[in-house]
Amino acid sequence: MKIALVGITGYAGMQLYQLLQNHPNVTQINIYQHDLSQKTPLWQVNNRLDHQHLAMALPYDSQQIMADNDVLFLATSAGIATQLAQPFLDQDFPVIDLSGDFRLKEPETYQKWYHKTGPTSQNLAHSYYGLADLNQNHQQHYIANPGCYATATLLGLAPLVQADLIYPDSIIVDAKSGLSGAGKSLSTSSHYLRANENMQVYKANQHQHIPEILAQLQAWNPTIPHLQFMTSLIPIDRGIMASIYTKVKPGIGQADIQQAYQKQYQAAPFINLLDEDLPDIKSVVGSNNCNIGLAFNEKTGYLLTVSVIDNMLKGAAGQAIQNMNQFFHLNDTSGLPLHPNTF
Ligand SMILES: NC(=O)C1=CN([C@@H]2O[C@H](COP(=O)(O)OP(=O)(O)OC[C@H]3O[C@@H](n4cnc5c(N)ncnc54)[C@H](OP(=O)(O)O)[C@@H]3O)[C@@H](O)[C@H]2O)C=CC1
Ligand SMILES: CC(=O)N[C@@H](CCC(=O)OP(=O)(O)O)C(=O)O
Repeated sequence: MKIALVGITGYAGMQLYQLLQNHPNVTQINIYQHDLSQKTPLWQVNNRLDHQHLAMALPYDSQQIMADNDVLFLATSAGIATQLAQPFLDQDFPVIDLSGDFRLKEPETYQKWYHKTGPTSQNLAHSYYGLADLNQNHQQHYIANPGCYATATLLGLAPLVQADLIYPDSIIVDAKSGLSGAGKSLSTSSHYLRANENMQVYKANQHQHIPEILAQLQAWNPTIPHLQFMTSLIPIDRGIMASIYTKVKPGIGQADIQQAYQKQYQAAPFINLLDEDLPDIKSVVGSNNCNIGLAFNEKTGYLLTVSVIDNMLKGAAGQAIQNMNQFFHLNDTSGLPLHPNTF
């Protein structure tokens, strides 16, 4: 299979490149770079690659991409896929878009949460929300890879929401991310002096993943009215922990909850249910896994679900490869790491 990749100078694009190089079904990776006018050694484009790296980067050209490849990955900043998508949509060429541009169904919602103009509703109608561990068997050629926080949160909530086990208005998510989630551009909050040995709550009630989480929850269970969602930056390279609090409906006990999670994820190769043994971030870093643990307080009726992922893998490049595997009817786990870096 021949792969086109745009965005190798970013964190997610580089992670994708590393995964694709080890994918058993990938025969060629063509890198396209927006600011090149001629073929250029890849190590000159991304200085994280050493000078022995022989691959070349090519100038961006949509027609050439479609002529020479089977699928395109867009690992580009918010707003760029909106500008690049049209020729691929016109020709039904498969695209896996890691940005948030095509995840929402209404242009006004994108404008409100991303503060920029996104795709038209006609174009949005062609995209598919690729939450790979749960949404499958679709026909669309444009796959919107979910956001990192959204992935951890939705995988943690799905069994509760789908089986209607919780009060619909009781969802509170307190999520924390490492710095790679913010991409390569430096900001005041990601400056070493501010981030190191610190924890910062940010985008309170304004995080751009709120609408995509809510849309998916409501697709599963229309009674969910809203959710309370908070994000914090913690001084680690990679990883997300979503601590999800929900109030369980009367008559539902620990065994019912565990059963719902087991039923949901019995055939999901990347989801590990730890039940009452709560997961930590290092248990998934380096893998495409999502580890989920539960703590039910029978006195208060509140359930804590802890969902952890590696934001660069399950939260970005790993899930994107999983979406490619599903689209081309390959094994779900092909080319994807199932074991974390550390134990
Ligand atoms: N990091 C993460 O954990 C996650 C990221 N995402 C999303 O994935 C996307 C990539 O993320 P990340 O790698 O972290 O971001 P980075 O900021 O690290 O990289 C952004 C990439 O977009 C490229 N780019 C910018 N402008 C253009 C343009 N006009 N045409 C083509 N390419 C362009 C940049 O190229 P150059 O620098 O050469 O201009 C760079 O390669 C983002 O939309 C992000 O929100 C999603 C889930 C998780
Ligand atoms: C730590 C950190 O800053 N994380 C980013 C997540 C980036 C992301 O996934 O954004 P998209 O929705 O555009 O894909 C954030 O909170 O905005």
